[in-house]
Amino acid sequence: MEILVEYAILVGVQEQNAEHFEYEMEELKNLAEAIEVNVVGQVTQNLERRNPTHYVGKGKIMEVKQLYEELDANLVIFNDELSPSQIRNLEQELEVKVIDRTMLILDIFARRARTHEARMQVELAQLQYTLPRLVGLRASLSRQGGGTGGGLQNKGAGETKLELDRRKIEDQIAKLRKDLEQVRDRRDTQRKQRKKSGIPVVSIVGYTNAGKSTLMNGLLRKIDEESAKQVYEENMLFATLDTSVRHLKFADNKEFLLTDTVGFVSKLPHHLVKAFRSTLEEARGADLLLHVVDVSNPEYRYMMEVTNDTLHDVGVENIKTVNVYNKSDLAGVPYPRKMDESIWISAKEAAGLDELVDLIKKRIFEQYITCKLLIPFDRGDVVSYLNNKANVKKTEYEEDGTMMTVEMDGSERIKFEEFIISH
Ligand SMILES: Nc1nc2c(ncn2[C@@H]2O[C@H](COP(=O)(O)OP(=O)(O)OP(=O)(O)O)[C@@H](O)[C@H]2O)c(=O)[nH]1
Repeated sequence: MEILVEYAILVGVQEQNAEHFEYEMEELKNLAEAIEVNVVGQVTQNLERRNPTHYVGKGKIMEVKQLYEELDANLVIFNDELSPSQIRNLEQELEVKVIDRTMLILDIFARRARTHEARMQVELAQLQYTLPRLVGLRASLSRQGGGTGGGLQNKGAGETKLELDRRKIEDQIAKLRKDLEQVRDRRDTQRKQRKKSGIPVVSIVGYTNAGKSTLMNGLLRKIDEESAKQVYEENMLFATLDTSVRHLKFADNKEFLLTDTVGFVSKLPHHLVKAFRSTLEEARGADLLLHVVDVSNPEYRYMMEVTNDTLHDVGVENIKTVNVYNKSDLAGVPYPRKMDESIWISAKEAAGLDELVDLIKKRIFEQYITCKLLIPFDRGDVVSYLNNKANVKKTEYEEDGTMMTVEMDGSERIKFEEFIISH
């Protein structure tokens, strides 16, 4: 479903009580530009509710038609998901290629997907979206002179072709579902293994373009300048479509796993939330969420709301969260600055990363305790275990054994009970 058109008009309906309409239209423009479509005009309408047959009112359609003729546009993008009949009707009235917000987002996702899993997820979402809209879209695609439609020479041949296309799509959907189910099982197993390792998991979540990849890279660079692998980071929407898991181990032997997830966007089509479920579910197993926010964006509170709602939809709930207010350098707010559950940083300038790591450690190692142990000399195994696994603050050699002051996970205490002399 590659969109090859270049000059577009945006059309949006502001329903009563819609609060973030202007921002949504701005975002739609950014989404279009993300696939190199030039937005040359915009038509909006206030309506009690969107028109069920034509999305906008009849009169507005003429306005749209006039405008794209005047501006020589060749694509009309609608701010909401259109029903199959709306697409068909608009196609007929406008005689120009019509797409909606969902198709646009799907197209961006398709371009950005890099792993096999992400590609399968996008393809599934695209096919599920296409199936009920096959008639309208075929007209649209053949108008483009390409795509799956071909020319509909006569009704009979057209219908047979349509039926064939439908069957092919249904088969492919079934196959993708099965393959993705397997991937999901594999992920489940991996998540369980991680849980077993006892290493806490920290998941980065947040709106698209908030700076998640930049933050992940910044943290990795801090840990190990040499081996930090670059996560894809770019000023384009949805650069991140796949989760990646990194292991961070600090000088004090504290360690955690850091995972990155896909970015969220307002009106994320439900096919996509569903399709990316397994990626988003990664956050479900987390011990701590870092909710990255572009605090320089005037709509950042709304973006936080959208992210939280989407997480709620996939069952990510009741997980301790740190709000990471990123891009503070552009927001004119003091930074770095931290509170118990919030921190203001600039991932780009690597400002506030030490403070963030401290905050993460404080939140995920809350149950850590410090105690003093006396370990007999014939238990070198215990000394080496603690040196590897715990934060050893002091080691002294006494007559009857090694005295260690150690910070460790409270749940480990039971293992060393016999050696503990104070805590
Ligand atoms: N000024 C400034 N720019 C930043 C900061 N952090 C990230 N950026 C820029 O913001 C853009 C998006 O950053 P990414 O790290 O790709 O954002 P993301 O959240 O991973 O994006 P998606 O993959 O779309 O979900 C890039 O151009 C970054 O250089 C920051 O603290 N300050």
